[in-house]
Amino acid sequence: MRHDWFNLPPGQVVQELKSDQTAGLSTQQAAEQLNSHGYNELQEKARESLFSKLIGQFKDFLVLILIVASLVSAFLGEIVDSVAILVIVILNAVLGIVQESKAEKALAALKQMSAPNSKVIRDGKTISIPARDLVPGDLVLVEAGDRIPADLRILETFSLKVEEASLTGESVPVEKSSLPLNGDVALADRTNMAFMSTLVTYGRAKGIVVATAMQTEIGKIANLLQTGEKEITPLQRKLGEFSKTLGVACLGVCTLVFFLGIYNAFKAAGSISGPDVQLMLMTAISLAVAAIPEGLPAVVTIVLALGMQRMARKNSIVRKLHAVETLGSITVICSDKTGTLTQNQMTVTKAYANGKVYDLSGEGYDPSGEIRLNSHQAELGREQDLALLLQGIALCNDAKLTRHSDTNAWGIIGDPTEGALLTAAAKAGITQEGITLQFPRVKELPFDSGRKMMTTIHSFGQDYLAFTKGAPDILISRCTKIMAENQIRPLDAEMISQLQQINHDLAGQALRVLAVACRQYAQLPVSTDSEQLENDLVLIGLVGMIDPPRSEAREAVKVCVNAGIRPIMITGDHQDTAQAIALDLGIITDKNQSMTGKQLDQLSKPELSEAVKHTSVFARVSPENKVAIVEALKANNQIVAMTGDGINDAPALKKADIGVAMGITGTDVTKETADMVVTDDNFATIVSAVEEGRTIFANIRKFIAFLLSCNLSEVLVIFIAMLLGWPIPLLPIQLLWVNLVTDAFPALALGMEKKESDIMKLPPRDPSEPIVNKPSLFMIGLQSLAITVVVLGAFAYGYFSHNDDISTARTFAFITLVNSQLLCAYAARSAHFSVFKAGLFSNKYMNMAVAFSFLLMLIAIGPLEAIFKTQPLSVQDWLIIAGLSPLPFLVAEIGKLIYFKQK
Ligand SMILES: Nc1ncnc2c1ncn2[C@@H]1O[C@H](COP(=O)(O)OP(=O)(O)OP(=O)(O)O)[C@@H](O)[C@H]1O
Ligand SMILES: [Ca+2]
Repeated sequence: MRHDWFNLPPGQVVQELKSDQTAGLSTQQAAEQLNSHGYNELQEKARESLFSKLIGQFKDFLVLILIVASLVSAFLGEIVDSVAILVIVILNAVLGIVQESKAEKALAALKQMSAPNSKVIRDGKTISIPARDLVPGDLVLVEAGDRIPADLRILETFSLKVEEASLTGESVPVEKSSLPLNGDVALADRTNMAFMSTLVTYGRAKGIVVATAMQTEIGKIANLLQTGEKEITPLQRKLGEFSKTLGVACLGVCTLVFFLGIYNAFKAAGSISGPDVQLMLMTAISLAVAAIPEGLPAVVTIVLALGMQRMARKNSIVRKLHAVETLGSITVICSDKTGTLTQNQMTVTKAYANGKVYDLSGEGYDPSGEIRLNSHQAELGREQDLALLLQGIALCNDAKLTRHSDTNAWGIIGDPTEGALLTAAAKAGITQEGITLQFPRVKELPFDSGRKMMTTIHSFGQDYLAFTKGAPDILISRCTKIMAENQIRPLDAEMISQLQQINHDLAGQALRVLAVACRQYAQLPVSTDSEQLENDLVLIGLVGMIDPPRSEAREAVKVCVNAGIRPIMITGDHQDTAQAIALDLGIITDKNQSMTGKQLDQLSKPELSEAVKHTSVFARVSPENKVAIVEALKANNQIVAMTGDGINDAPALKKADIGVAMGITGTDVTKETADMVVTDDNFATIVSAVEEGRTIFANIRKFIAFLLSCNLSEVLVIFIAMLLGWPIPLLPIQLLWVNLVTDAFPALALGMEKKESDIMKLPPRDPSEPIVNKPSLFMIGLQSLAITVVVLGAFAYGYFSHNDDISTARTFAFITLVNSQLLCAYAARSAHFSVFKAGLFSNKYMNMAVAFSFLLMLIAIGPLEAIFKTQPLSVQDWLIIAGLSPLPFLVAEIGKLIYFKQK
């Protein structure tokens, strides 16, 4: 493959790559090329090996305690116990690896879903395909905010600027051209090439793919792409710390129990026997095993991963795992207006030129409407200023009107604002193709949301004619003249205020208003500076378009307010338009709750912090304003979600606690910086993601409380029996089994709980509140005490009713412990309502988990009786147990009732 593409003129490059300058490759050719070149993907570094994953599992402090416990058991000759512990450790490690890799796969699949697409021309049509499907010879269109998807030779450029820091280390963007270069030039100076993974910061261009995947310059240097580091969420970190503390505490208790046991034995017999020491050692060890919630980290990982998959099905793709938890704490959602709160389905309904307001009929992008003046159809021949206005909006336009080949439905490619303008012009018979042939575009200053306008310059006979369109309040100030009766007249103060009044009126009807201006040049200006080119203009007129609110947005705003979340609208649009829509949606109730970017600029930091407390609409904001707003909100201790689509929004998204990128209109760069991508660009989707985030966290909290109350009860049973001087109620192997059986399955099922009915009626979770909060602590204390009491009661009953037979008594304790914990899992299903409210058996995973666990217990006391050292029980014994086991569940339910009633 040659590499001197930059030496060749565009035509020759296209020819050598067997492509076509305008139609690109055919589908057939592309498929063949894909076969021989493979996917356009950089190879990733080999993933962690299975062995190192296994080692990773054994690094855990708690697992180390277990391994020591197994060794000690073996040393004591308790081979069954030693093997049992080892089996549990290995099972746990395998489970951990399986679940982790499942979670990893789920994450990778999600990443794939938000992987970038590229605009290519194939078979003469512009289509969007995944960047990995690009092949040499493909014609690619790139624009500001895109990552260059492969190595390109630039064929046509409109002010393209590319930042190549990832390749050359140079962070100042390079201006590109299509002209061939002479000789062998260094990478950084190949100004007619755009390289994979570099970033378009301005303008747009058409290029042809000359190299893909590992053949690209970045592929050659980087060789292997680092896979992302494993991300640990704040919750997982806290849990890690917590389990260390738990481990230390547990070692302490075990030591205490050991010496207490020895002391008891000594008191009873007056001396200490070997078997006594051995039993105490084994008890201490199994206590350690019992107190450790082994399954916890794995269950947390899998619940987070499953939650992310659920969210992806509802159009929110989480890119950073921490977002799942943070979503539940969100107190403010700052949202764009256009497309997020509104439908982004623009239709021009008003036009203003030469002092007259015209009405446009018709809907959507179908150009079969009419332009009327005072309910008569306007004749372009007579309304020349209107004609110029419509020509201007058709020329100064990068969108395309399209018609679906099967359904005949009209649609657009590109920006809906511009699509609406094309439709409006077409209603007067002005088609983009026709007018562009007549006045070809020779130069342009692309739109950016900072300037809020764009300019194109066209050949106009011997001369050049520039059209500028943009936000009226800004564009009018760049105008010195106005078009009226087909004449250029000076723009006086009275006219300006008249224009502003019209703008205000149209915007007040929730219309998005654009102004259009022109300027004639005798020679093509060389400057690309806005101050020079977009100045001293001749105003032609205004157009107003509707963009109806999304129907689901109103409901979502209500849900937010109930959930203690404040929705804030941040828009580049005019204040009057923004207010009208925000009032309609219920984001504000009074026009005073809004402010413009300009007003914001006047405020000091403390003033702004004060202002954001009651301002919920920010209009005509710049990307810098967005950053300032996030900072001010965070200074007020708010947890902020911020949406964005443009390249300039990236800093604000990074600043926010959760940056949300738009999936449809979002640029590659915003998506890369975002913590979450909303694939349907819909505000309501963000709100449902918050709901999902809250549910996931609530479920994690539930199973942590459940696991802890089980473990605590086991510790208490042993500990209190020791204090009372009783024989040990549960053997190590029994404890191990109880722990294994009751832990993981019901806990996982708790992680699958559906949302509770009040989940969006509570205030956002305080992120500084511990996972085990006060209500959790109360429930853990209550349940574990109740379980302890019934287990000790069952043990005592079994002991005295069966002639002091210790192994029958332990059988009683064992079965009662398992059953009461399984029943408590049902109580844990609802944090503060009675579980009967949601329906006792409404979680089918829980029913399955409990049935399975119960079966495993039957196996332990049946076929495995010899290993578990249990005794067969009579029907009467079983009835006693059946009477005792539900008590902790009832205590927990009554406890919830009392604890949460008084609140
Ligand atoms: N293609 C365009 N050409 C010229 N001017 C435009 C174009 N698109 C938008 N504008 C003007 O620039 C302003 C800001 O646009 P921008 O895209 O930054 O925000 P927006 O889409 O109006 O609102 P939001 O930030 O809520 O999405 C618009 O209100 C409009 O006046
Ligand atoms: Ca926008």
